[in-house]
Amino acid sequence: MTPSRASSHIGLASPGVQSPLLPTAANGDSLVTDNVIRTKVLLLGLRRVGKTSIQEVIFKDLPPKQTFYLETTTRVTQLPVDTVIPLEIWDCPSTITLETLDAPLNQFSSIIFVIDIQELYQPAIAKLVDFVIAAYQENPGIHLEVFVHKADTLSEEYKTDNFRHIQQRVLDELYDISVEYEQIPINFHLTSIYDHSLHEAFSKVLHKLIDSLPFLEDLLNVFCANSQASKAFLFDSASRLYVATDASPVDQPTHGLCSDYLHMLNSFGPLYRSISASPLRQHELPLDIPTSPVQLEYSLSTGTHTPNTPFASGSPHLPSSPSLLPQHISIPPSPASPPQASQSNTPTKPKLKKGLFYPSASASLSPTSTGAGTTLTYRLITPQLALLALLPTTVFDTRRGLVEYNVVFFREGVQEICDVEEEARRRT
Ligand SMILES: Nc1nc2c(ncn2[C@@H]2O[C@H](COP(=O)(O)OP(=O)(O)OP(=O)(O)O)[C@@H](O)[C@H]2O)c(=O)[nH]1
Repeated sequence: MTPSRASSHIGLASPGVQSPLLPTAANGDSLVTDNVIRTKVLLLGLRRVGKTSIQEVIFKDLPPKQTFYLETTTRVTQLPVDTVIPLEIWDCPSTITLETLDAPLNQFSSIIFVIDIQELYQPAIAKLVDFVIAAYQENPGIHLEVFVHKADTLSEEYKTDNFRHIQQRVLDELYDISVEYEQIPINFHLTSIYDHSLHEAFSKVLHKLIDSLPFLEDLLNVFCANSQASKAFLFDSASRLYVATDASPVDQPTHGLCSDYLHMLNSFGPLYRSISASPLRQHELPLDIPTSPVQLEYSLSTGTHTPNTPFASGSPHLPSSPSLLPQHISIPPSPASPPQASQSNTPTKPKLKKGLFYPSASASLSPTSTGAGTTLTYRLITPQLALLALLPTTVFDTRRGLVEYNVVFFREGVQEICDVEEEARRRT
């Protein structure tokens, strides 16, 4: 993998030439706020179907059980989200209609219509069909997504039945209005805030909005081929949406495992601090993140721990599997304060800090005495993005240098793509 690979694929924008990544009015991406052009996503649905919960669970890390206390949305709220592309999620009250929505539908790149899986009645379907037709007429390129939500409330059998039933009802309604409308591409997803289905579905929505997706996928494919990784995901660290993955199929358990691991690292992040160096905060992350771990000692709020010290399991929102706890975590040295040997012996006052990060971590899955297991590795790629990859443990143990080397080139490629995205979306 070479760093020039990404730039040759993505065609770096030259002055005066509109970048191919710049969203155009035709595909609906055109909101300019805080000096960046944001891609807009509209969240619609009837009362209490879970629109706000979806947004809060994904983007504000609200524990699913606390969505119970969310208040009814009474006016349109716009949530800016900074991931590989800048997004703006519009959460609408259930009473919104085509007339009361104070924005033309062609401004949106995607519409997510949330429907309760138990809601087989006419009002939900009728509202969905109205918006689908209006959106399609205004912008045929718009991405129409239906989240058949609260899937956890039904048994497997009823879940599949209702999912199919809702899909069929929508298509029949569209056909009844006009044969032409039956061809409108609509994507249906089964979702619930209580499992990984919501993150997986939203990731798929996000993929359609990222123009540079093929280049990110190329980089992941090359990384997997050169590092013998069986699967690799590029995750948005905060939301845990995967921004891209390699060409091998995504199986739900692997996605769930990576997502849980990231969640665990995010949850424990603020507890760790390096004894030997002052860790940087996320926004201070240098682009040339050190690739080799330099110091592996930590202190937790309760005292000094070694990386292998077991943590209490069963904390809320942490993966229940103890095997997911990190067996190796590294924290980069601060360029300003190089490691000092004496510091590691001095017990420092424990502090909880938000925004600390791990540049790398790994966990061995089903370890065997012969070392023939799989290792789940995490590498911070940019302040927002993280690479999670499954590698054979033998490769991870014996050819670590090669893996680190490939990560460096992967990081450079991703950084170039992000720079082009940022440049294209910056308001001039
Ligand atoms: N079982 C289950 N309940 C959910 C799920 N998602 C949301 N809920 C619950 O649904 C209720 C309504 O959620 P909200 O997010 O407020 O729904 P909303 O569509 O924003 O509601 P309005 O603002 O009134 O339009 C809450 O009690 C949530 O806990 C889910 O996936 N499964």
